[in-house]
Amino acid sequence: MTAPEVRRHDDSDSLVGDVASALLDRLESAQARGEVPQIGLTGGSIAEELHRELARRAQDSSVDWSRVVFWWGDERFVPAASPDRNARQAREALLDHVGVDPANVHEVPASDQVDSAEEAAAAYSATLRSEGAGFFEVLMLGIGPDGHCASLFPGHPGLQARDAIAIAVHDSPKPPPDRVTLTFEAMERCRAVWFIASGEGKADAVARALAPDGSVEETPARGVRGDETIWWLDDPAASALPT
Ligand SMILES: O=C(O)C(O)[C@@H](O)[C@H](O)[C@H](O)COP(=O)(O)O
Repeated sequence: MTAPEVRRHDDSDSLVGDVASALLDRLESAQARGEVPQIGLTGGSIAEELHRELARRAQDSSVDWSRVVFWWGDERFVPAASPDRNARQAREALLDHVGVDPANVHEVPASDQVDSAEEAAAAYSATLRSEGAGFFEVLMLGIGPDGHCASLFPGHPGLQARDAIAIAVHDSPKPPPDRVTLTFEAMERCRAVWFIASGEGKADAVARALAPDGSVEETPARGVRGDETIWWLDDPAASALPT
């Protein structure tokens, strides 16, 4: 595990463009090695822009999207067709446009498919255990102004989860209140964790996440490290970092 690396960009367009290029390179390299890379998608506004950019560039890249396996770092526990679903957003912006193999898209069960977020978390964990045997090539994560990532929120019991891959979250301060999230332990198994943050509203959370001292209880994003951890930031999101 290496120290987190920060990559700064002038604005959100260049940020999204660079993350898209880096992700496509990484998928191409993994496929060139004969692997079927697994990636973890996230929800949120910058993720949506990234998904659209990836779809725009799909034609020009040599990534074989039918040989990429998709997971989510977290999901909102709402009906499958709800616009709040991270999976629906990713399907509309990316997956519906790039020729994925439906068998390689692993959504967290929705609230009209199972009875509870606990049941969804258990089913998602079981699928990850049986099908996600390898490591995620890249897990992408956003960060909230409060320092949350995936659906691990400051002061929430999920931060203490041990021996679990995915857990249910209730009373989320960011709506909707019921969610499913990967645990810190699961996220640590990723080859690369990429945080993507844009805008001044994220500046304090980013600075707290990268400060030499601080608590995971207060800033959950401090608790996630892959073999490689990169913070992709635009200048406003990086504006509270020491120069
Ligand atoms: O389902 C979600 O809401 C998330 O996965 C969440 O962790 C998100 O990535 C951040 O809150 C950043 O979201 P924004 O980019 O919209 O601020």
